[in-house]
Amino acid sequence: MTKRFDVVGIGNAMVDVLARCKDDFLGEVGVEKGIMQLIDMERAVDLYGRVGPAREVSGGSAANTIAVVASLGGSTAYVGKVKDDQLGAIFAHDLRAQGAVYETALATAKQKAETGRCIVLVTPDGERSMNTYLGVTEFLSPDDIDPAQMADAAMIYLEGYRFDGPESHAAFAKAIEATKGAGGKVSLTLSDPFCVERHRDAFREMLRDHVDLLFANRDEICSMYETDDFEAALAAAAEEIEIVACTESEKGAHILAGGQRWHAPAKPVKIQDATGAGDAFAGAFLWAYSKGYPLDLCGRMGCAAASEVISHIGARPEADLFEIFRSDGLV
Ligand SMILES: Nc1ncnc2c1ncn2[C@@H]1O[C@H](COP(=O)(O)OP(=O)(O)OP(=O)(O)O)[C@@H](O)[C@H]1O
Ligand SMILES: O=C(O)C(=O)C[C@H](O)[C@H](O)CO
Repeated sequence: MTKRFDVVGIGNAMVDVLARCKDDFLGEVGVEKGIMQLIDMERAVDLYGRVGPAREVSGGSAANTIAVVASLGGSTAYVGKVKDDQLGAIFAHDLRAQGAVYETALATAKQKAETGRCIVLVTPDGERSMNTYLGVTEFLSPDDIDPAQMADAAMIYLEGYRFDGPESHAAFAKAIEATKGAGGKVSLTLSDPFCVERHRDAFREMLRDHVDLLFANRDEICSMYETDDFEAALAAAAEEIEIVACTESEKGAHILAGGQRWHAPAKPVKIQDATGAGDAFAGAFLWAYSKGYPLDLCGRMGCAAASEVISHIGARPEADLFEIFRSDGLV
């Protein structure tokens, strides 16, 4: 049966505030390198006051992924909450302008917080250290999930970060039920190793019972299966999930499915800002998968898209990804 949407994503809606800094600065402001830390508004204001010149660019992990699918011509929708404020307007504009359907109700006046933002500190090696003020995106609830939209999705894409919220688990459960009930598939990204630490039990249940396609990076999958042995973690994931797509930074990505395994090499690039590498990988992979490309090509397109995104500041693609795939001989 043909579905209206190739992919519907659900996640934390936010705008990135990206600033370059030296490694020493991370220590001075108490930021741990390479991970995502949750912060409150007071800390967001303080940190913002201490960083150098910054750029605001729409972000949100699943939203970045959906933007990539949409940029490739895929049919997409996104669910994530913003407020009727300046950052909320920027976020909504950029997603819709990219071609995604975005209809989530704005936060109400009672929900006393602002649109989420992520202060991203980018060190000279291109690594990104993220400091997330969730704001109203935390209030995403089952009421925001339209079962008809989920039923019209060939695949839904759930963001692990969104597990940090009181009603998000119920929202995800509602989305999964509607999608699977209509014969659609479920994909999940583990998002961050510390996010896995916080929600390991919930992730475990979801992987075992619902997830058809898993996205993770090396640290996340090792954290998920509580091992330092990457190969053991990959094997454990492949045992319970139909398709596993695991990235490994400059070593590319590993795809495991049906007892087979492929390696997609990373595409060499001068890395400017690693923000959104995994998001772009997932977006291109999901697009290629939805168009029926073999899994090894899905992985290669994922790496090519990630390479484009990390070649500049900001987590959304700036070049025509389809043209890149064409010139790389992938499509
Ligand atoms: N130094 C690099 N050189 C080339 N490609 C890279 C490099 N780092 C990352 N990539 C590309 O990005 C993909 C995802 O990288 P990684 O495993 O670091 O994901 P991630 O940690 O989830 O990213 P992020 O959380 O920043 O979005 C890799 O599979 C690879 O294709
Ligand atoms: O912290 C979150 O929930 C995020 O989604 C952070 C994103 O990875 C960040 O906005 C990247 O664009």
